[in-house]
Amino acid sequence: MRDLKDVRRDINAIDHEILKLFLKRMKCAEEVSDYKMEHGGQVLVPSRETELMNTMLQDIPDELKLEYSSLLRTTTRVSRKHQYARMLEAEPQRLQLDLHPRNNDPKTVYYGGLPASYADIAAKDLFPHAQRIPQNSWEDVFHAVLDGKADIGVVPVENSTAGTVNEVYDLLEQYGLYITHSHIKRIRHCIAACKGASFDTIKEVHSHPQALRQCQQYIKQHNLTPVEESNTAVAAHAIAQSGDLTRAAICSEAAARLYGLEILEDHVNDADFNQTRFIAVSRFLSTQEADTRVSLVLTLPHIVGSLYGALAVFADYGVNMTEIHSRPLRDMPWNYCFYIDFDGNLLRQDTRALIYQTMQECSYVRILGSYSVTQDSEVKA
Ligand SMILES: O=C(O)C(=O)C[C@]1(C(=O)O)C=C[C@@H](O)C=C1
Repeated sequence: MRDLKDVRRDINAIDHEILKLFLKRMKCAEEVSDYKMEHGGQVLVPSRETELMNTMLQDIPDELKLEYSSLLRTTTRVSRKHQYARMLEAEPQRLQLDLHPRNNDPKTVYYGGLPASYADIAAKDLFPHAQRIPQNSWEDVFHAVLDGKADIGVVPVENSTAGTVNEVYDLLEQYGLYITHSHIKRIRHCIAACKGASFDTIKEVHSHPQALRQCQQYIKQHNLTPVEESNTAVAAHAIAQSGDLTRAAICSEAAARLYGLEILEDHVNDADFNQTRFIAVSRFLSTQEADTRVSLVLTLPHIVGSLYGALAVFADYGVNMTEIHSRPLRDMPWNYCFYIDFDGNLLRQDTRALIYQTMQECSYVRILGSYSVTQDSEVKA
């Protein structure tokens, strides 16, 4: 057996050889991209990649076929990356984004629920000068923004305990709106009921399903029956109106106070670290220098490795992906779209090249927005 040092010396020498060949191959990719710019043609040519793979695999022992396939797939993928970046630099019009100036000071902001709902509080944090208008549902918020009645809508997208708010993601796609801001709020639920109620009288606890989920253990321990309402502030308001001592609401402290309920216990969420991320949505895709995050939705062909290939492109750009989740496609059973958030800025060349490559190689891509993420002071603490 050879000494490890000797083997590593050989590995170093081989890697230098591979590096020289890699540089040569990238030069070829540049020539190919110049040719395609002049004569037309897609960067991605699946038939050529298959032909190359089949030819090369003939010369590889069986036990290394999969290893070599991975290497060749990575080589052709970075060759494409190099070509896309070069083409976009030479011809920036290849990626046309309909960018609008950011509205950071909207007149009207619509949100779901009633005053003192968490979305209302988030909307106030984001847009302190705007008139905040409550709506019965998230869909009404999307409708008002699409109609132009509202400049901006504020809705929750994700909770650190209960997870993604799927309905909002579905609405984003359905209404074709864009994210302009993102704001994380610490959520401290309280349990509140009418004057005279106590833990001896209350039997039911009313709230939004997400809030009930965030207090699941507490509700079980206190032997309460959860009852779903459209919103936490709606629950508080309804209980105040009913005067019923057998019912309590899970809501914000502000909602309990606004609707004249007494707080039986504060901070009843199961996890101390309970935060919700809200987004502001608008009819227009906008960007500004300070933006740090981009969101997009994409669909992929139903073939082996397509998700891996799409995600690998993000890694190739050294981009930090901050969120990914899938949703089923309504009209195509067992097919999914993927929602992806990543650190980037639509004005930056690398972000633009990444988006360009993704748009060229996925069946469908829509940019959902460019924005920065703010947090309330309690999240920072
Ligand atoms: O041959 C081409 O058309 C290329 O663009 C080169 C190359 C490669 O790197 O081998 C890259 C992308 C294509 O999908 C196929 C092959």
